Amino acid sequence: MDLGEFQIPGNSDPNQKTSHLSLDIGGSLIKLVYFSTNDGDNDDELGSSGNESVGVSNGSRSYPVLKGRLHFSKFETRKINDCLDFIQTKRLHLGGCQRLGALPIEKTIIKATGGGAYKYADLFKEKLDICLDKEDEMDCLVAGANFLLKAVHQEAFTYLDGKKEFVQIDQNDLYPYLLVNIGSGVSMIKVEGDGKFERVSGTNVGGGTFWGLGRLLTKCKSFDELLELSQQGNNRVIDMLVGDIYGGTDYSKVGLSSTTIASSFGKAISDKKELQDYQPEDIARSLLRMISNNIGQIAYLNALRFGLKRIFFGGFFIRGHAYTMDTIAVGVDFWSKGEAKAMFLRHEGFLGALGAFMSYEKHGLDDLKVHRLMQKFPMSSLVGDKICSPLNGELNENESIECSVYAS
Ligand SMILES: Nc1ncnc2c1ncn2[C@@H]1O[C@H](COP(=O)(O)OP(=O)(O)O)[C@@H](O)[C@H]1O
Ligand SMILES: CC(C)(COP(=O)(O)O)[C@@H](O)C(=O)NCCC(=O)O
Repeated sequence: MDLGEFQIPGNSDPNQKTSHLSLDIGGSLIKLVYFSTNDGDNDDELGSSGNESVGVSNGSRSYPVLKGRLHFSKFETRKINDCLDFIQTKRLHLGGCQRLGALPIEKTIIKATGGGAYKYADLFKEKLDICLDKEDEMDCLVAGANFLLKAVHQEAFTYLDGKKEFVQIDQNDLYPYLLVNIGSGVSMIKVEGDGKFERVSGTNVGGGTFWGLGRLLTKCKSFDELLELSQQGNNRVIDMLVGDIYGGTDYSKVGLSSTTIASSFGKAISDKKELQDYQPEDIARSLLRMISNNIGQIAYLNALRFGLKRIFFGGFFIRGHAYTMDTIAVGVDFWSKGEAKAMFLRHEGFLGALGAFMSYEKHGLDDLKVHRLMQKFPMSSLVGDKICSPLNGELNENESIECSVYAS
């Protein structure tokens, strides 16, 4: 492959190269998607050795094709310097050009979305000499979701009663659907086609609320610790149930069983207890249940509002966590009387970053067009179909998507 393959067609600046990296810089996490043409050699992520480069004709133009993999990484936004170091060490922003003995790149432009694309633009410029090319967050979320749903095998799944089932998506019958992205906050988007969508709702009670309140209430040092802790808890110690109010009986006239949560954290008002009298795991459990349930309910109401039957949940709050998914799915199923379906995405947290990656093409550059995808799962993720431990369901750190991109 020669260097010309990375050049942006029609670009007036001959020193400007297209990167194979995109970013989604959110309120809590920075997500990276990057393409490499080799098989996991970290020192040389964007090199080209040993890979086929085949010409493919697309209409009037002929594009060389690069075979490789899409990789996914995330960093906490509060530790943005770790992310900058990662990009620098792997030379992700250089498009492999240094390795190929190219002239130094004078201007590197990286597609970036999320609020941090604005907030940290100067930092990226100062530390890595990168210009962030800002892409709209909602555009990217939708583009990422559509791309995954159409191109990636076994991307969407349902989760009910501890059972995970992959959903076969019919590309011709994908729309309309509701996309619920649970990041720091929550956006709900009615999607009717490629680039055809409306953000119809949202809520400020989201992943940031769980992690923020949870940190204050339990003293957990990390999100993962909080999630693990919630596994061992019992929400009934702190939640007020219908039975607690109705003397142990159901309120069957309106369909409420005695075990339904009447009021999350409600027991804390009647117990003569202080925060330290509660077990942190019970607090974590109750908090996770409260937030997941609330989001599930708002999502259902919006699906009802627009007559949507399918709800896809994304965002890193979910983390493939069994209890979170179960709570959301049961809520949607219960409220819709089985009419609406909650579905989850394996690449849940990377919708925005993937959308930004796809947008290299959107700008008429045609340099990074994913035209074929075949996902490889590590063997461990194929063992059974149940998600038993908290983080088992999430994307494996080393998991990547095999794909080819057009280079031009
Ligand atoms: N390692 C982690 N550190 C912090 N938050 C995490 C982590 N993993 C999952 N989360 C959850 O995911 C949320 C962020 O989700 P994300 O989709 O990345 O949104 P954002 O774009 O707002 O950062 C956090 O608020 C938190 O609830
Ligand atoms: C402002 C945001 C789009 C930012 O996205 P995020 O970093 O949370 O993924 C999101 O936090 C949000 O939709 N918040 C809810 C705002 C509301 O509708 O009340």
